[in-house]
Amino acid sequence: MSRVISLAVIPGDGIGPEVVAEALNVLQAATDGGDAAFDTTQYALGAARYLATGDTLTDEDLAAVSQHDAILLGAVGGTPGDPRLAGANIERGLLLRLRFALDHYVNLRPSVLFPSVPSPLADPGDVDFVVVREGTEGPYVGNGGAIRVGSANEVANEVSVNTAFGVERVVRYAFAAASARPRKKLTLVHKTNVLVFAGGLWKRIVDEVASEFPDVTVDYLHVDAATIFLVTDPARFDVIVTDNLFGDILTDLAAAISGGIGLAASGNINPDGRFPSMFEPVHGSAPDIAGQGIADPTAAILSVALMLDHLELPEAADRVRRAVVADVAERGEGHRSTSEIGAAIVDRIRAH
Ligand SMILES: NC(=O)C1=CN([C@@H]2O[C@H](COP(=O)(O)OP(=O)(O)OC[C@H]3O[C@@H](n4cnc5c(N)ncnc54)[C@H](O)[C@@H]3O)[C@@H](O)[C@H]2O)C=CC1
Ligand SMILES: CC(C)CC(=O)C(=O)O
Ligand SMILES: [Mg+2]
Repeated sequence: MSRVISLAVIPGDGIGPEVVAEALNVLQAATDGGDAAFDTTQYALGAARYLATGDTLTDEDLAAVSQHDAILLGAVGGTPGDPRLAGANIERGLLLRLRFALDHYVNLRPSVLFPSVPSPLADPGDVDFVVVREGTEGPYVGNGGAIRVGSANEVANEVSVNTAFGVERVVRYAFAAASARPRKKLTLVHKTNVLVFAGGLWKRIVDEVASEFPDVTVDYLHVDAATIFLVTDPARFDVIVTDNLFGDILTDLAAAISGGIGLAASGNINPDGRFPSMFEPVHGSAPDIAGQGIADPTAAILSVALMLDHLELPEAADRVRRAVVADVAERGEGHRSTSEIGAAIVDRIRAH
């Protein structure tokens, strides 16, 4: 009897539903006739839902989504600056609430420059690294406030929260990931020269955990220098571990050097397995191209591969990755639609 996996699907806003539709077709093709069947439930959450009902993520929504084995998300958020969304804060109230409530403390973002994929770098070398971004702490926790709002004397702060517990568990995960990779190298990225309290904690914990992983070479870069090396020498990276904000920024840059934001996948992982992990492209809802059928669904499709890895379905994950690698290798100058790319990847999977 086949294993039934219950999947919550949150297509979201903008290009989210467009890319998720293709990702689900690919999931179906990759798992057809296999040991696992996916039972999907769609949740209409996001900016569009907020505008229609005033709700972002209710306690009932959260309880329902939490019941599933995994979550696939497209992207949420409206056009930046849309006054109708001013009070909503969809990103914090929905996306970050899910990540925090489901304890997604590892935000896993691989960057691989697949063969024949153009990079803006003249000589990128062998780009194959993974960013392990902390997902539940840092400046994204909402520990801030403002006084005298709107006046010339306004003061606003947004405090980064870093706990020994939170840093240690993500650092330990990153070391284990580095140890399992051929190059066994871990780079801590922070800003210890200025952010001395948070940076000091990260550095100390990396040094402590390093003693348990003598096979892993440890490196450190300030985040500003890391942006230089991501462009001039990305091949120097293997596993990067960093905080929530730095990881957010570095992974858009990492996407840009390794084929573009349309190829960048991610997993919000709860390694303990107490809560469902959530898989999503690195990109947002891209309101500038939404509704035109031109978004690249590959990032969402590769997020399905990460989900299949996480669910211990490595053969299905490989089927997806092999089809994507073959598809991207043959992309020329011409532009295909979202559904043409999705269908081509499905056809490759079914042909094998
Ligand atoms: N995980 C999520 O749900 C995220 C949501 N957002 C939200 O998305 C909205 C738009 O944010 P932006 O800063 O514009 O970032 P974005 O990632 O949505 O778009 C940045 C640029 O990349 C392009 N792009 C993104 N995905 C693409 C794809 N699959 N194929 C081709 N081009 C693609 C867009 O057209 C745009 O020019 C905002 O409301 C933001 O808060 C942003 C990042 C992540
Ligand atoms: C909207 C943000 C909270 C999400 C984001 O940009 C990301 O996780 O990459
Ligand atoms: Mg981001």
